[in-house]
Amino acid sequence: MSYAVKEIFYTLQGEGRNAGRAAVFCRFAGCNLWSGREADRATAICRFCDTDFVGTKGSAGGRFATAQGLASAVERAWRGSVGREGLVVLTGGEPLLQVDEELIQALHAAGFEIAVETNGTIHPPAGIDWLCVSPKAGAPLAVRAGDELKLVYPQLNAEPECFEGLAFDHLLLQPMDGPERDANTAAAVAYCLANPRWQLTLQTHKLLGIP
Ligand SMILES: C[S@@+](CC[C@H](N)C(=O)[O-])C[C@H]1O[C@@H](n2cnc3c(N)ncnc32)[C@H](O)[C@@H]1O
Ligand SMILES: Nc1nc2[nH]cc(C(=O)O)c2c(=O)[nH]1
Ligand code: SF4
Ligand SMILES: [Mg+2]
Repeated sequence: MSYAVKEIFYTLQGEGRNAGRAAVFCRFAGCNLWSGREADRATAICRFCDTDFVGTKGSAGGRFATAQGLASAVERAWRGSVGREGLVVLTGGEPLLQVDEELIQALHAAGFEIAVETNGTIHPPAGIDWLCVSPKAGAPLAVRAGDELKLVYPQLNAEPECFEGLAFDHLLLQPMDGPERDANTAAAVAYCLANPRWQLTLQTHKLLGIP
């Protein structure tokens, strides 16, 4: 398997239960719910995406012919000594279009704990250490268990109650960024206050002005 990667960068995980942890982000190119072209946004299944995942020309991006080659690029981006503390976040685009067991094994062999950010439409390979599923209205949810379910809020036809019966350890609401971000944040705060099973998560990297 070869891998098309938009960019690889070192920053703090901004979202979810791991917010604040240093991590290498590996952003895979391509998604099954949007082409990534602005001209297609209005007709895409997922229309609120905040990310450029098109192509392989971002920082440290490229086409990697082998899992070992990609794992080495992730290792080069990690600033600490690789050991138990190394964290890599596989994201995109939709990472599960490309992530396979061979890559999981290569990243583990390099000493990384592996987190994945997925839209939940594709079953993950074995061995992922932290699975974050972020369901999208209009996209059938195939992954119904994991570590955290991070729902972008609000989404018509993807209300939080739809997901409460699933097997996730943590239920999180993330205000939808865009022109209505402040109103969406207020609505998410109100929802969590009224429904304490749900916890607020903010995109703290945006507040901090870091990648
Ligand atoms: C760019 S996505 C890539 C991973 C995967 N395709 C997914 O959707 O989970 C990374 C995270 O950003 C979230 N996200 C995307 N656009 C957002 C927005 N406008 N506001 C808040 N969160 C957003 C996604 O729901 C997901 O949790
Ligand atoms: N700092 C930071 N944290 C993140 N958590 C999830 C992200 C993503 O785009 O998947 C992301 C991102 O793009 N940057
Ligand atoms: S599924 Fe994820 S990467 Fe794809 S368009 Fe939606 S938010 Fe963006
Ligand atoms: Mg992001």
